[in-house]
Amino acid sequence: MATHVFQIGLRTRFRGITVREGVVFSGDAGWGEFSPFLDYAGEEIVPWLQAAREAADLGFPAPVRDRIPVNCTVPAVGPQQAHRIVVESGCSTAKVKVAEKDQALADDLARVEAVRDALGPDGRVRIDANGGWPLDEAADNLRQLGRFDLEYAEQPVMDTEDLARLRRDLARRGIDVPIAADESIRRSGDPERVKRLEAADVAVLKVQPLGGVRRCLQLAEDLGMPVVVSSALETSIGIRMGLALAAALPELPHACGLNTLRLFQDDVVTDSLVAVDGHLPVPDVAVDPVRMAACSAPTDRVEAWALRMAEATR
Ligand SMILES: O=C(O)CCC(=O)C1=CC=C[C@@H](O)[C@@H]1C(=O)O
Ligand SMILES: [Mg+2]
Repeated sequence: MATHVFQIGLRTRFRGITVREGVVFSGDAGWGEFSPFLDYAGEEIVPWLQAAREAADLGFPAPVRDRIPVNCTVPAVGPQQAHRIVVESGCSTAKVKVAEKDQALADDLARVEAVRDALGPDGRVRIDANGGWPLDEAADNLRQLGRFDLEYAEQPVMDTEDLARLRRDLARRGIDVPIAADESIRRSGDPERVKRLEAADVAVLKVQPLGGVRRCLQLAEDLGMPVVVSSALETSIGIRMGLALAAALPELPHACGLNTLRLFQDDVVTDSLVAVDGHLPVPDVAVDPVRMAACSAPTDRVEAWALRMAEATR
């Protein structure tokens, strides 16, 4: 088994981080990635390692499609940069981060307006608040952002019960913005609560935090709602794990959030999984020894990741 700890800079701050770290390792079936964010620890990182092991040891279930539509991801940047990111991506769906700490709704409105302008009326715009809005502000924020015609709003509030309340409130007030659940599925410990409470219209599934492709396929069936596969901000090895899920799902009605290599300064494979014309293939990935060496983590971080692997082993 080859194991490599990587450290790769991001082009723009995303989710409060500027450097992405993790481990890629090989097994009988191929390569897997274990890269829980540093604010994940203990029990929460166990499924991340199970997902990486599934990829390396078992490989992936049979695909039903070989071309995956993807969105571009727009961090909480200014409107001009947001416009540029969308145009350069070649995607017709964009996901825009909103509700960033230290920013106001006016910043979100300006960013989403720029993205709508870049895509034109036929493009699709979704937003992701990462649970950042208080319940008593969320409906009004969505009413205002809704004028740019939103495909959906991902996790506008953090608590799953609040998400359900907000969804009812939007329906009552005639605000037509569907709700997607992300953190309510990957961090709540009870993904099916989203279904029981009728808290969302769309489920965002991420392979690493949810324990692997097969588990996600089962969860998608249990939830019985449309699924968007999204990345956990991974190298092409982790993105390939997400593509395996997107390729195997019986239905794939929305573009997937798997085009995040654009946010990275480097990668560990020869042909990075960056979308062309808004689509990604489902290819075999070959690690590149030179690129791997160029993004090797320093010794203290290699030791820290050995401890994290041990912590996640069950
Ligand atoms: O869905 C996308 O377009 C890209 C992935 C993405 O937005 C995320 C990846 C990793 C961590 C998260 O903060 C973030 C998300 O909340 O969906
Ligand atoms: Mg999200």
